[in-house]
Amino acid sequence: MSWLSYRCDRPWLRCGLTHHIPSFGIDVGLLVPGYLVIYGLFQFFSTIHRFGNSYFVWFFSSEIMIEEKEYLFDQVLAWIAKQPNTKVSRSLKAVTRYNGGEPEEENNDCVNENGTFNYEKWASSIPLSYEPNFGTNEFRYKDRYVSLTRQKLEKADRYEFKEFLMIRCNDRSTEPIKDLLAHIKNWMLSKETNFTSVYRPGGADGWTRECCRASRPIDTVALDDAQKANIVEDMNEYLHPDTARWYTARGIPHRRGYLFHGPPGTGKTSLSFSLAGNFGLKAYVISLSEADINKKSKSNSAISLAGLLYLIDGAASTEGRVLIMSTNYPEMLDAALVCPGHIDMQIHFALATRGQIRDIFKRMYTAQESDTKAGAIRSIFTKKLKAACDDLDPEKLSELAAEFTEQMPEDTLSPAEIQGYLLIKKRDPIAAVKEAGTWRDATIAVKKKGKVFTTV
Ligand SMILES: Nc1ncnc2c1ncn2[C@@H]1O[C@H](COP(=O)(O)OP(=O)(O)OP(=O)(O)O)[C@@H](O)[C@H]1O
Repeated sequence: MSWLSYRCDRPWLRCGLTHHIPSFGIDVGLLVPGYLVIYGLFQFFSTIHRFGNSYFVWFFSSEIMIEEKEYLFDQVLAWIAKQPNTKVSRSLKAVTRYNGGEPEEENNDCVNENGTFNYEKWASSIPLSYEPNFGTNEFRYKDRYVSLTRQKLEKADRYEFKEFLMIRCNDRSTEPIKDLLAHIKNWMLSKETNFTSVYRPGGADGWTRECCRASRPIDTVALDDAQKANIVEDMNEYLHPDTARWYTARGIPHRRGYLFHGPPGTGKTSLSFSLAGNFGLKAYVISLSEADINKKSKSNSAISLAGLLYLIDGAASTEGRVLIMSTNYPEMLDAALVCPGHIDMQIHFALATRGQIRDIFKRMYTAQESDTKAGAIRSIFTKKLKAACDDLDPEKLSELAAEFTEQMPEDTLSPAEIQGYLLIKKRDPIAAVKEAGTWRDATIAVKKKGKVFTTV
């Protein structure tokens, strides 16, 4: 071992002593150039590796990108969350949104001895799903390695969490990835519950996803049969790809607009969301009052009436979209909004007819398939509700429905009011019929006075 000696003459440490540092037989003069050579070689090889790798990826692999705003984004993550590979990945994100939001097994702990339900305890037993976190995850699909990179868009700011997915496979063709995406779409279609994504104005690209709600089956909205069939058929024909071609060939903008008008609680919103779910469309919701408020507040995300008109009709408006305007006061709508070209079909939602009242009554007391599935809340509460339905054979149910309907005046109460009353009597259809007259008189009297509340 050799020693390197030097005299300490640093101004803040003037000790005047000679210090000895072991140099291990290395010529100290070579240390710095040696380090520089090693560092240079390292940089050289890592650059070659990087270029080689990206050349390999470019030459031998293909990729498909999916932005967060696409339907597929959630579907791919939902599918990945169910794959066994995801469970062993070391960087995951825990989510609860893909399991229908219910505990998988009975959980009687969420009800105390007095029968009081504790939501927090119930919600804590909802199982978590895991989806890939940011970064790259690999999995096998049809004997092929596929990598999925989840990344944040560079332009997104702190509050806008915009992401994209990049799916890659070692094949010069994108066919294997397309096949995987088709598989994911089929998997999604085979799932029982369909969800409708709901967007509101805001965010960097104009819209922010507000929520994902379970689609309401169209037959649960009580409406005149002919009226309902009319709109469903019209929309079905409009959305067909042949219709899009027909419009394009004739230079007609491929857009369709409906105006739903009528008193509050008659099913306008329910039918709109139900149609969106039925046809697999996303719902982009703007309320006029929201547009007005924004106009006054002059915020960056402001949607003035002019902005709204531009959105539904301007150069940037989407082809193939369905516009539904819903209002209690059609006469107050700006003429520019309801002109032909924006509105192709008007539908009046009236107060409840006898047919609607009967349908609402029957649906309330008909056992549904979902009532009998395993699930904590169902096992505890639905038993009582189910008992109410089980006691009613179809004949008895029809009898009670007719008796109830007879007591209700036509075109006086809204379907929402009828539903509200029956919800209170959901465990006792017989009492619902017996007390219907009293409730009807009280409700009509309150409505005449222009009040909102009634005591049941
Ligand atoms: N025709 C109907 N069939 C079944 N349920 C209905 C119907 N109309 C209203 N309801 C029920 O009443 C409630 C309110 O309905 P909805 O929000 O669709 O009414 P709306 O006409 O959009 O009211 P508003 O004009 O106040 O927005 C919902 O819970 C819905 O289930």
